[in-house]
Amino acid sequence: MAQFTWHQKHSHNGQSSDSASRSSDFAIRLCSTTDVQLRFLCPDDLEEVRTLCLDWFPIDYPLSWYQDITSSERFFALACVYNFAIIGLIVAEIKPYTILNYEDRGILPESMGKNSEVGYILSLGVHKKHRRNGIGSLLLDSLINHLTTAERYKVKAIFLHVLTTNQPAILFYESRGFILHSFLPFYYSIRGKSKDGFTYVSYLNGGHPPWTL
Ligand SMILES: CC(=O)SCCNC(=O)CCNC(=O)[C@H](O)C(C)(C)COP(=O)(O)OP(=O)(O)OC[C@H]1O[C@@H](n2cnc3c(N)ncnc32)[C@H](O)[C@@H]1OP(=O)(O)O
Repeated sequence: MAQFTWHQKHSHNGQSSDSASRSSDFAIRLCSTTDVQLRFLCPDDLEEVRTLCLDWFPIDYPLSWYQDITSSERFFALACVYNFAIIGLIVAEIKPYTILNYEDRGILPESMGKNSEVGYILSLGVHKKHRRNGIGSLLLDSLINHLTTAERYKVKAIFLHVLTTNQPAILFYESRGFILHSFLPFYYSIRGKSKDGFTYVSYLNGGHPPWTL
């Protein structure tokens, strides 16, 4: 696991002291994961996060979504900072299994689901020039560490939705041990067009899929 500096939630002070001297604009691999810091998002990040998400995702999130993820304690919203800029972020939340939408039920066995919670990854993105550098893995590992502490023993799975056409993200999650749970036809509406999705899941804290024949 790479070393990083952990800041208190909503501190906005996450710059690496030595990273400025290592800045370079011409290389793809600008940093190693030891040069970055992780900190939680805060309201001042809103515009920076919005600009990044507009670049990364085909989905147009409303302003209220950005306000929520940069200010609400409900979300685990972690930024990876390098050279004074956010270069990656992950946003997730914990939900009771029983309130999941119909299409997401079946991740857990019925008996296990009743009293369990699940983690849901709303977003994960890394700046284009820093991809394939371990940043996505660093953010995902931080979330998994958060969900596997003793007090979160009820969280039995972590799951997400992804466009079926998003091959880099699918390969990323599969490389991290996520398994395909379901195909969601016409799950997304992107610029007026219906697009298919997949649900991917990974099990934690003794969680497992329903037994099948
Ligand atoms: C719930 C959701 O958020 S779904 C949407 C996911 N996000 C996006 O689509 C935004 C655009 N994409 C991205 O930001 C990035 O490509 C991410 C977040 C998917 C991956 O972030 P990265 O920092 O590049 O991942 P990381 O470097 O940790 O990769 C780990 C492993 O995943 C796999 N992987 C990651 N990207 C790719 C790719 N483009 N092609 C093939 N395998 C890949 C590889 O096995 C890689 O290990 P390796 O580099 O040693 O071969």
